[in-house]
Amino acid sequence: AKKEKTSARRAKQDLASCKNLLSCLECHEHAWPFLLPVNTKQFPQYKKAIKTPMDLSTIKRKLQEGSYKHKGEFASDVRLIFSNCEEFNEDYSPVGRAGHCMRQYFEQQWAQM
Ligand SMILES: Cn1cc(C(=O)NCCCNC(=O)c2ccc(F)cc2)ccc1=O
Repeated sequence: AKKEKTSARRAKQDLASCKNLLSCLECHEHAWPFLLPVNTKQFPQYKKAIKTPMDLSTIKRKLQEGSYKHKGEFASDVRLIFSNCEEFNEDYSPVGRAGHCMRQYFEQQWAQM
């Protein structure tokens, strides 16, 4: 019973850390391309090009719904945002540069979790 308690407590702490880190990502000045799903009416080719779209609002919903069983799954979805971004955008485009900047910020914060 003791072992389960510590792991349940750690799971709660991990969830709180993921929610906190997500808030930091959302209020980052270069988060604007990633706040909402890419608008496929504005970018019709996106649907064909990117098989698994991901964005910060979707991650927020998944956190709230308890969809992540381990904090590593949360990190995988965040990294999916940035790999999708690299696939669809030139490195030196505004969105491409925002993606590189946000990825670097995320990995720095993640390493300290
Ligand atoms: C990830 N990705 C994003 C875009 C993209 O252009 N995305 C939105 C631009 C328009 N949205 C805004 O400017 C905005 C959104 C929310 C907000 F709070 C403030 C500004 C294009 C290709 C791509 O791969």
